Amino acid sequence: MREKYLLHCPGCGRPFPDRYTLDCPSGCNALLRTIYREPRLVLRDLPGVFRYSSWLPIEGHLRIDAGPVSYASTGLARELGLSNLTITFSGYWPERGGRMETCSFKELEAQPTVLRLREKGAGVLQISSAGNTGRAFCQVSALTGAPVVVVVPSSAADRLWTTAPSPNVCLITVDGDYSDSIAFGRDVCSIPGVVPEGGAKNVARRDGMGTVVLDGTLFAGRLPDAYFQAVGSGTGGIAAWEAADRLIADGRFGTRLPALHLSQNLPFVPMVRAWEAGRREIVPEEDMPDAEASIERVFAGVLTNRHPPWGVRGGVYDALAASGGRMYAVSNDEARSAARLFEATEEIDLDPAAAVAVASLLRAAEEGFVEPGEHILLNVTGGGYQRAAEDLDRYPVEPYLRVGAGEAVAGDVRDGITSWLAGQGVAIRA
Ligand SMILES: Cc1ncc(COP(=O)(O)O)c(C=O)c1O
Repeated sequence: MREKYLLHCPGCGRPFPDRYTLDCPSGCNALLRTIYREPRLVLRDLPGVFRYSSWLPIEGHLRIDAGPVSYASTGLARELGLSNLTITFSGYWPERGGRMETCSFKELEAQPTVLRLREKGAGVLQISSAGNTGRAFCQVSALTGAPVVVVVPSSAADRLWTTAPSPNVCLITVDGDYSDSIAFGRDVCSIPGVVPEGGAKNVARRDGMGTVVLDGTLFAGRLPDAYFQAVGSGTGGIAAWEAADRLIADGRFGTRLPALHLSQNLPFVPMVRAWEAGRREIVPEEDMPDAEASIERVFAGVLTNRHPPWGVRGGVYDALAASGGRMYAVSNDEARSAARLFEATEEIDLDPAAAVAVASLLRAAEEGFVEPGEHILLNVTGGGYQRAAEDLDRYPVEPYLRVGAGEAVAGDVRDGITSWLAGQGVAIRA
């Protein structure tokens, strides 16, 4: 093939060129995948995540030095009796080269997504988020000048900050929960020029997250036997599976998919329940009863997605089934004590979601779901907030519009967004 990559639909099997395409043109209910021309992973001499750009759906790169960092654990590994534990850390930890200043792996998604959109000339990105994702996109906007429209529940507005001014962010706060922000964001995309970011459907997002497995595998010199991550949408789990598939096809790193060990935070654990019931569908009454009350009670709020890409072809269920995976329901107490243990043994603070993943590893080691000598990749999806607060400037992102409960994208609200868009003739600085 002449192109660097094509998109491929696992439903109908058709390949086609990318036009910032999120769905199969034939209407299949399947996640599109990228097929890269280079079957062997070729590293580029570029900063951060762009080291892996031969397997990212972009042509150029951004000048941002924020990528995953892998190292061999000694402290936590000794504590758990594991002899081959690789930690791949996404967050702020300058001593180890961790330069994700908003402290989560959502920056791995945001960078290639922003660039892919610019290269395809598709418009202004819209993102709905309850926290880390929105902050990561605001940061990439701050560093590149890319315009973005970010919609968050008003209660999450204080989680939106950057480490440089972000004049090209249109932050809209919505009275209501995450689902209300998603619904409002969808309506914002009816305005010409505004493009939905796409979530799990976005191949740039998934391949960006997949760089964790590329980095951990290159560090260890082989594919891991087991991969641990906490999930809300599960997009990171899908991305890990896809990246491992590519590494198997590369031929140098092993022939077996790592078993995915994915965790959620009690009491909101819809994917764990559906998995244990052997169901491809999430049944709200059974898998997330009292969703609102449960969501209020979890320690790691970013893991509370009510509509994960679970049953879709190529989604989380398929990833778990293909890899012989396992799911864990982790309590708040387990996560808190795992966070303390990690901080004591590895000397960096964790995002609550990463603490859930560490707790699942503790349980797997105790209950024998992994062998002491297995090669394990622990995806520490966020951390270093304390270090970042000490070292870096912090700029709160101020709301451009505050929307009341039930308000529609009409009248003054629509005019407000349209006039913000009119002011954005901004070219992204590469
Ligand atoms: C720090 C952190 N870890 C894990 C997750 C779960 O990621 P996903 O389910 O999208 O793979 C999130 C989602 O926002 C997050 O912010």
